[in-house]
Amino acid sequence: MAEVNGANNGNGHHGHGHGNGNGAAAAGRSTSVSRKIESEGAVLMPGVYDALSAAIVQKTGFYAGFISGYAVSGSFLGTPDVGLLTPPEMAEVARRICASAPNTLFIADADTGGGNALNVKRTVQDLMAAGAAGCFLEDQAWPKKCGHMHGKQVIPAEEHAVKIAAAREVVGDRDFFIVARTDARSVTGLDDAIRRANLYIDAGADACFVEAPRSDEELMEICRRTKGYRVCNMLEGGKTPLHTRQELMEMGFHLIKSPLTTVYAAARALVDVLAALKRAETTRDELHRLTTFAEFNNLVGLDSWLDIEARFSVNSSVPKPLPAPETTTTTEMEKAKAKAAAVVAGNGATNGATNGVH
Ligand SMILES: C[C@@](O)(CC(=O)O)C(=O)O
Ligand SMILES: [Mg+2]
Repeated sequence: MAEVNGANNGNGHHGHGHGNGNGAAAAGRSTSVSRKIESEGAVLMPGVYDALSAAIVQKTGFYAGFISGYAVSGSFLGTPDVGLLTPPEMAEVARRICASAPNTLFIADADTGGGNALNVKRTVQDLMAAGAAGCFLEDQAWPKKCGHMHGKQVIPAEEHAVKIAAAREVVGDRDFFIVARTDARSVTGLDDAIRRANLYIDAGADACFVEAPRSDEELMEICRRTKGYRVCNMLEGGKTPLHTRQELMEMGFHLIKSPLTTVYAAARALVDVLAALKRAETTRDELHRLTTFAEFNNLVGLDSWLDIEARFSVNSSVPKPLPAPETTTTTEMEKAKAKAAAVVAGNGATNGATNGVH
């Protein structure tokens, strides 16, 4: 990526987190997130939306994730990201996510904070209590919309700066990372968005996030002209060109989120496999699309629960742990098909309805 080089003022590399060195408000504040940025150069955060997606993100080896308002609105309410999800609902989901993947840092999408400084105070307190490592607060007018949709409005910059200052006061010296997001790019233009981002850093944010830039030139301009840590949003189907973590780090970004990857992947899988089930009225030819029984049990930590059961059971006949996880293989699919065929032919007592994973 030739275009991505040379735009970061030499600060987008390991150990130089604060871009052009002007992040006075954020400078020196050490949090779990900032320490991760300093050690890694740039932190990649897949989106999560429930306890299961969080557990899978952690098991895949990510050390950070983003609790996406868009994805939670879709999964928890079945609604689009247009301001229907409330802050207490988000805090409840965040609590389950943080409990399900305790070794992962999660930054939660707090949308607008739910109102003015008072609402911001409650929202931030709730997210800290839920176990989140930080939150995003954006300057849209309520009801907000996904940053890549049409028809957004922003509140006056000074009003949002006050909300950021309120969040900073609530956090105090606790380990919680504040990202100030501006949606002004599509409303009042890139110059105003950059001015706002810097104002919010001065008000106490640790990082700024100019939402929905439209080209590599805009991404590089944001890195040249903003202070504090910088966030970039890699939203599939959105306005911003997609890049790797390394490319964005070289531009000067520090937190890279991929907020919708998990929910879009899950929705794609469900749409496809349910269409197949509807068509064929069985999944026996579709097992390659599914986790196995054992693989899923592993994802939700069955062994550790069985271990507790074994250690604390008063009953000596505790069940044995299941075998190690397998992925669905052709052989396994063939076994399932053969078993089904035997049943149809009436010559195979299947001894239960398993898929051959035991
Ligand atoms: C990142 C986002 O806020 C979507 C967006 O507005 O860009 C989310 O909720 O995932
Ligand atoms: Mg959002």
